[in-house]
Amino acid sequence: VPSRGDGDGDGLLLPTQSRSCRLKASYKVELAKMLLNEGQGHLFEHWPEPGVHDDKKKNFFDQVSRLNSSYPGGLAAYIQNAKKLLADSKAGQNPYDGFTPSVPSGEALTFGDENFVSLEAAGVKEARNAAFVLVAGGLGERLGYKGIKVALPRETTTGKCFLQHYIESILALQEASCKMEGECHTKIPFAIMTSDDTNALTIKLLESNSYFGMEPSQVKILKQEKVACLADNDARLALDPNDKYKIQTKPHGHGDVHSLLYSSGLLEQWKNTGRRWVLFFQDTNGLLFNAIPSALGVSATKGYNVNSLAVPRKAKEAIGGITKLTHADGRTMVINVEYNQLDPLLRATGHPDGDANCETGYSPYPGNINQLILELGPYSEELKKTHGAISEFVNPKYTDSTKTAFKSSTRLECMMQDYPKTLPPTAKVGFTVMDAWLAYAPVKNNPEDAAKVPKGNPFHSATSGEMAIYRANSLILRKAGAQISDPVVSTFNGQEVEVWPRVTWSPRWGLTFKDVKRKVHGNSSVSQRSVLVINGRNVVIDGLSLDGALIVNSVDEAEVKVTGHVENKGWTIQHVDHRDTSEMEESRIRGFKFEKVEQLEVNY
Ligand SMILES: O=c1ccn([C@@H]2O[C@H](COP(=O)(O)OP(=O)(O)O[C@H]3O[C@H](CO)[C@H](O)[C@H](O)[C@H]3O)[C@@H](O)[C@H]2O)c(=O)[nH]1
Repeated sequence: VPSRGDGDGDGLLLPTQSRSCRLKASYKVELAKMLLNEGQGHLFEHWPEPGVHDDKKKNFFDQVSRLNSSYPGGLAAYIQNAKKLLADSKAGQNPYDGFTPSVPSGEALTFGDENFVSLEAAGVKEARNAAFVLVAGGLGERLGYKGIKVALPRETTTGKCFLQHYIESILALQEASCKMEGECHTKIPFAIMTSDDTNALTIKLLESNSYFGMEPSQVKILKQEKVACLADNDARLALDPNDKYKIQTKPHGHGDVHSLLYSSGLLEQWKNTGRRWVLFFQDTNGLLFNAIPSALGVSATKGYNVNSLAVPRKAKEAIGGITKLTHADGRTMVINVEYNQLDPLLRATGHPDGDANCETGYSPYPGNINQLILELGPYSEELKKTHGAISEFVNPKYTDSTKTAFKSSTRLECMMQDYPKTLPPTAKVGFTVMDAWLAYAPVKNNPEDAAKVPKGNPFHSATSGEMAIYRANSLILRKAGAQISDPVVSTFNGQEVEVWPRVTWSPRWGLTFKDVKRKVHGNSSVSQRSVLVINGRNVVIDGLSLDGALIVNSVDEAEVKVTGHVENKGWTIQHVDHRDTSEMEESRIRGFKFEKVEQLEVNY
């Protein structure tokens, strides 16, 4: 048995016949020794003598080997980090001990003003030097949707899923950015972090849709591994309750993206091909690309090494608060304080109301939407030092106040927005705040939880996520001069939302506000019950009066002017109860579907 390990390994698992078997066996012995050194003898206690369950023992070591190689520093480092963090947690150590929070200042942008338009232009110019990274390894437990979240429709007027919209947006940026240069053949790289929970379905979605128009070689999939679960304060690894030869594992969090970008060699590759920026984003924010050009413009013009995108935050909203932390020793950093930690931090530092709104009706701390823009040069230098390891935390649920036992196994976790925590004070870390109507509408909560959100706070549901797209597009058209009717208020799945005209367009039509303004002339109007889909590049809306449903499809070569009065019965909105299992899950989670009664569809 390994506890008697003499370095040979013969008889440990399988009769070793060949040299490669011998090498494998000695590697297993090394792993076993490491586990024993780290106090993990219990993992072997129930092992029967050699010859019994050998296959299972082999699988056990295969798993240990995977856990060992996928964590910066290996499994021993994981166990040591866990021991320390568990001891801190037991001692009630506050990770922000010694730090005083205050409200940081960042770049506040106003949609459509001169500054915004010029930042968008600067951002589009830079886009050809960018690489995009989507973190999409999360299970989406709060939403409870059976599929992967990026396959959900971003809105159900066109039915295009999030992933399609993201890819089309990146391609539109690529095209627009290259055009500014005259001729260029840059392909913007796109990496997607998946996990065992999302990997196969993500690849299937891409392959069965021809990568939504992107070249397959532009897309890189990086699969994150789960980490070992911890059974107690001594960081003894937990065995799977259904298989005593398997260590129980759980997700480590989106912070894994940094070590994967490092270990895959992608960062170096990007650097060597002249990339300057890495833009990180999450699985379901249908408004995100409204904010990308200007935010990238901020990074480029301010020379930020790190730029986080933020929106005004409602107190208790489940998004972290961007906070300036000043240590008693004078150190300062601007960092996300996660939503579950902001309230205790504020209470512990002389703010008896904790996480509360101020006179503006919002928390004074801007809300982090986890869209990060990192300057590649300094980022890759930093990762050479850290190998992408990110500051971790542990969140055990103890059985009682003695904090000696856990209700269920726990694990270390990490978040991608904690990257700046290890940066030197000289690093240029900033953030950019924009209106939430323009930049942030995630789909995270199931209908029941969304309906319980405190009044006035955003629902973050499939209902609000879709309605936010129509509102943003309507407001953008208004700002461009079109007359867009006011919304009506309606309740779906217990959530009261504004229903604006269902206006959508493809990214190549309106990538920036300047594009939209160029294509929409002031004398146009859209009534509240209308549906307007613009699916093509060179479509100008001039003198249109729409009261019904109008769909315009055009190829790139077509120059289309949409004008005149269009009136038809249009599409009606049908309520769908989320408990009604006869309906599609995509409709149930949003609480409505469209009935396409009558429409005008034109193709050029
Ligand atoms: O192991 C994981 C866990 C999550 N994710 C991905 O990470 C993203 C974020 O996951 P969640 O939506 O579950 O994140 P939270 O709502 O807990 O919070 C995060 O997103 C918020 C904004 O949406 C705030 O910015 C907050 O501070 C930040 O931690 C998703 O795209 C998810 O797919 C992974 O790739 N791997």
